[in-house]
Amino acid sequence: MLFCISSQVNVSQALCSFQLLAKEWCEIIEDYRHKHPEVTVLDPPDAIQHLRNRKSMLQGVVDLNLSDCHGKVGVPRQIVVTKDPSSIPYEVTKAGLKLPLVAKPLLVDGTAKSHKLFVAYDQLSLAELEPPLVLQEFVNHGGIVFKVYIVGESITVVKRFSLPNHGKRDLSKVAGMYPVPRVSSYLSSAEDADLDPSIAEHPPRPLLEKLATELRRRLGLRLFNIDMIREHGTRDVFYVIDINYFPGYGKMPDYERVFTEFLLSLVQSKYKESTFLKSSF
Ligand SMILES: Nc1ncnc2c1ncn2[C@@H]1O[C@H](COP(=O)(O)OP(=O)(O)OP(=O)(O)O)[C@@H](O)[C@H]1O
Ligand SMILES: [Mg+2]
Repeated sequence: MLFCISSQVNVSQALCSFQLLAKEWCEIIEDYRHKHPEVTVLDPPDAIQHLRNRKSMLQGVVDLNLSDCHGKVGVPRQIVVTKDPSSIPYEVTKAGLKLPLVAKPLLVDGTAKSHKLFVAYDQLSLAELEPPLVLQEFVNHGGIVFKVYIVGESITVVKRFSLPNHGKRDLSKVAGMYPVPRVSSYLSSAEDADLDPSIAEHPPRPLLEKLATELRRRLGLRLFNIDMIREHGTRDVFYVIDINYFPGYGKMPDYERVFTEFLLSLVQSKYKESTFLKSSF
């Protein structure tokens, strides 16, 4: 029997109650796992929790050294702000972050609010934001995001439309803060669109394989996705902007086959493990 952990937890935005509920949720799953050793928990709850905070989710990528892998992968420069919105302009200047900035709620708790992002174009408007937040430098990427789906050992990449580039001239004219539309989720795949090949080309396979292997190990998870963008004007400089647990696999091509093979491989390794144990006694 297989038991798959749901990624839906209904918690409030407040940091401490979020952590308390998360702890309770982990304990319930761990308790269940102990009482039912026949059940396979696909991914441990505490590892999933790691992806519910936009700072800790990217830490594994920050620590990676992916040179010599047909490209570079990093994380946009960012700071975390947990209190006092009036201090944000000062914190941004102190950290040397360049405008525009993408403001993202620090906690990703499954609510629509936690996916409400803003692009801020000037220092003053930053004080209107509601912490806890991550403020991330906007990286021009030609309007395409690569959704990299991981299911165990399998890697599937899908291109989706994203936010357009900002020109230097636009920046001098724009001020204020603008909500980010969820373009990547409501628009269809950009796979068949007629795009400039330098923007549309998928990240190199060896780079994705190395990234997926490292993140599987560092995060301790098997079912997740990585949102990656290519810095505009480069061929091989990539940024990871988001990692989600158990994303909408329904949008992944061929998901039925990929999942079936993944589940079968789990059953086979469990079977091998049990026959090995029996034969050793
Ligand atoms: N640093 C960045 N530079 C440029 N664009 C960004 C950056 N961060 C986010 N975006 C844009 O905002 C979109 C949503 O960002 P992100 O994936 O971090 O948030 P999310 O709440 O998980 O949204 P979604 O559920 O749509 O993936 C991205 O697909 C991309 O278009
Ligand atoms: Mg995302």
